[in-house]
Amino acid sequence: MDSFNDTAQQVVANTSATFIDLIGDLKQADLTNALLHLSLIWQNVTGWQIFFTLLISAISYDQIMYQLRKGAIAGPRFKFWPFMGPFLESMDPKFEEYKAKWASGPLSCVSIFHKFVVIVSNRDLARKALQSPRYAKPCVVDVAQKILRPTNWVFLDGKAHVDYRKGLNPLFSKKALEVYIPQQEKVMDRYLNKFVELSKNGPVIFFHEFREYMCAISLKTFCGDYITDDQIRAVADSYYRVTAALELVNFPIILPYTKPWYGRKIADETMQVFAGCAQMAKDRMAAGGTPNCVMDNWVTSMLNSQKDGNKGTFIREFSNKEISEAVFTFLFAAQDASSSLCCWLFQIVADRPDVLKKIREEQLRVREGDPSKPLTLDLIDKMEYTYMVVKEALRIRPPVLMVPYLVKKNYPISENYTVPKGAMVIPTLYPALHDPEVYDDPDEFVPERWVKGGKADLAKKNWLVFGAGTHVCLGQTYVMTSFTAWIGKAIMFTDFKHKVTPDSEKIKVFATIFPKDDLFMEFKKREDPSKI
Ligand code: HEM
Repeated sequence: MDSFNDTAQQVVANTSATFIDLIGDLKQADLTNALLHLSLIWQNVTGWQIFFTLLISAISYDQIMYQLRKGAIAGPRFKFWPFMGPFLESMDPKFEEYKAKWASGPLSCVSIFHKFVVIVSNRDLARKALQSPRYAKPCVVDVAQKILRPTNWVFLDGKAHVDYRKGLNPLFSKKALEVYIPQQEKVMDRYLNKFVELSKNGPVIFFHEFREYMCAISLKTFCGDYITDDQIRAVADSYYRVTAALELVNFPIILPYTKPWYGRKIADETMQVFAGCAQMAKDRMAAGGTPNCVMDNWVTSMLNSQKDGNKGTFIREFSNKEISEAVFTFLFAAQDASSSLCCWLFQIVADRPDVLKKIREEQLRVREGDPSKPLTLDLIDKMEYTYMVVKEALRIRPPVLMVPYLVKKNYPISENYTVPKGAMVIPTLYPALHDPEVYDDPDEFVPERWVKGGKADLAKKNWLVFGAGTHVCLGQTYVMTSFTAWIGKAIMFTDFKHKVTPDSEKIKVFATIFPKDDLFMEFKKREDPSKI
């Protein structure tokens, strides 16, 4: 510190000499005194004083910027924890705290580590935020790029994203789903048997079982028979590490044996499996095989595109690596949200014998009394009541509560407020789906509210379960179709019961939402599925 002060004194003396030359003798004495005075002050400044001055300036800057960005919208008056803001709360989010935040105003804010976040809880503004690609793009936590690989299509923005998406949409169209149903039905049968066996001694926790089932059915749909049962089991066992790695804040580099390290390792291994499957799909489709999974459909479109001289919709050649990355994003997007829906759907239906009975009646009716009739798209389309049950489960317990977007340029979201560039804007989905103006008794489970032409059905703007705009969920039709089939089959072939605990109706937030007690269930095989 002493040599630092000597140097500073020297600089002040030199500067003083230069000034004196410039302004002449008249003010020479005054200036010399002032500069010497300053140099004395500087001489007595300690390292700690400099540190605290800088710290207080930074805290003040952070507080002032928070006030300026906040403007008149709802949010804490000051940042109680300097810089950090409510970071610790965000590490362990509580559903009730989210609800309180949404209720605080149509636009509200928080600031975490100088990151300014605007939460949008009004239906129209939330929809608007989802549909403003000029101003905002989906925001992923930093570590997601490292895990999903930076070249992954999900990180594309604007036209590049729209063009890529056009190529993917047909893979999840209704026509394409028809192709996947036989594969899916095999997985459903296998897991129903497994669930019966697993809970033969009474109710057990089903949170992990349903997650495994969702992983298995997704992988079979995406990769067909190219993926082995052992590979499916390995991915299902370890995939939770990918979710666990996606924390809001992580160390900038991936250190061995940390959560992100395991997350990336599992992602790399899974993508290698997918790349192998992609090659097998290319070989089998080139040899004239019949498509039965997403990869087959993708490869077939590529081959057709080459054959017809690019006259139809042009699908370019995709490498195995590209296919593996894209399929990993399907799994990534599907796994948590679908597991959430699966848990709530089974809990809700098990707790309502009247709903269960109606589903069973419908399942037998559409199969004309023959439970062994294989699933087809036509059959699923006839399951109107079962479909409404799935839709109502999604409304009352929407798996995705909020979708974070990053603001690319100052975004005038309302007449009175502009979200600053660089901030995060987070449209919320839950409030629109519990809007009492559209859904009478919004906290009641009423599948009948979804009859065609009814109030809920007509309020299309409120249906934000799958987002809206250019990034709207790629798998939404797939979700509705496969869950309608799944709950229908489960009800026809098993009697399942939910063990209600004090935490059953409480909501745990883990990427998406789950019953807080992790869901205790038991399944019994029905001896005669042709009976109601
Ligand atoms: C209950 C299940 C699901 C729910 C509630 C759900 C919900 C969502 C939501 C809210 C978004 C963000 C939309 C936006 O930003 O506007 C999204 C995006 C996405 N979802 Fe789903 N999803 C589900 C299942 C699936 C499945 C099974 C797939 C499989 C293909 C899938 C694939 C995707 C993809 C690829 C995106 C990103 C689309 C893009 O950026 O263009 N999702 N989903």
